[in-house]
Amino acid sequence: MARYNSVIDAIGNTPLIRLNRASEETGCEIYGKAEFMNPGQSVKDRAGLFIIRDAQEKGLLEPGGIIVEGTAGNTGIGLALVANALGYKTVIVIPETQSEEKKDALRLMGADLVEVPAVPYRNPNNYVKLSGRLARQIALTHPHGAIWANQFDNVANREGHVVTTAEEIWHQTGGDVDGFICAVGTGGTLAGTATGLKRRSGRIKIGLADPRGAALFSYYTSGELSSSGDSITEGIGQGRITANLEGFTPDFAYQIGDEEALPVIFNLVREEGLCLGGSSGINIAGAIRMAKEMGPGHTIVTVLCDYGNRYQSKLFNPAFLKEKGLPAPDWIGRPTQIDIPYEAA
Ligand SMILES: Cc1ncc(COP(=O)(O)O)c(C=O)c1O
Repeated sequence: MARYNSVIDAIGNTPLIRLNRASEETGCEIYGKAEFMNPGQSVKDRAGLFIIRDAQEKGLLEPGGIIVEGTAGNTGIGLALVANALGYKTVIVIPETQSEEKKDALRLMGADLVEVPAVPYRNPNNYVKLSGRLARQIALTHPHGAIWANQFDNVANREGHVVTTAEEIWHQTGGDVDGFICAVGTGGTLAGTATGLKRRSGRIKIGLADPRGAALFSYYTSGELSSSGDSITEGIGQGRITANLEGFTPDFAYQIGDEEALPVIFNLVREEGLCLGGSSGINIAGAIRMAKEMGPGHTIVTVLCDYGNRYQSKLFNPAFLKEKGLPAPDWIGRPTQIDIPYEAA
């Protein structure tokens, strides 16, 4: 095992894990990049690191300065851990609807949390717009200044995936990779990894796995940004072309519903010991569709964005699933099945 000087050096270089049921079902080799193994337990540690490094290189961050961001949670956790390790502070604006587990992880890191109602991007009080205004206000008064991380339109996010995620996948597969697919929150992971892989080999196909309620599937298939339906997944589902998505076009696009993604998540827990968050379910369901379209014999990589414990109160909570009209697997919350008699000492 490697020896690191700081937790920051432990970001990235995550393993690829073969997804056995998905591979057998399609006759392809489907691998998941285990981003939940990053120190902040998600793919967004990479964005946090590259955004902060970029601000440092541009001379925008003073020691003790504040990093302000609007986030569904994971980017905030990544920013907070990198900021703590480098001597900065974080102020995180998060929609109230995001999981309590992610908010707790942010509190644990000592981030100052601003919880706001979830309203659409066109509303001036949307969490992203609000975080930008807050950053400007704090920058005026705080003795060490403040920056806005601006993950959606800050291309340091995408660039991080060009030089890390794509290169790792290329080397881990020995160049034997035919496809890459994932969902979009900011677009950093998809557009950055696509750019890096296409640079390595123009024959690698790129897929978008879009949850219901997002507008990108319609944009890339009909040219129009329009959406319908919704999803319980967090951190993904975009309604506009962010700066991170500019210049990017997928080869394949799929719209994936929760009823298709959730069984994938539940089966992985029981059959393969992998407990993942909802966006990973959208990604894997997308990889299965792409594998079926490309045909047997191909190697396809997707992203295991974060760990399931981040959504224990939602995705793995039968009452929550029932309220959303989604089926819960019978093993969650059931009483212990084996009655082992034992004698007290
Ligand atoms: C759980 C989860 N999955 C996927 C993503 C999407 O990644 P990206 O912002 O790189 O598109 C995010 C982003 O916040 C996330 O939190």
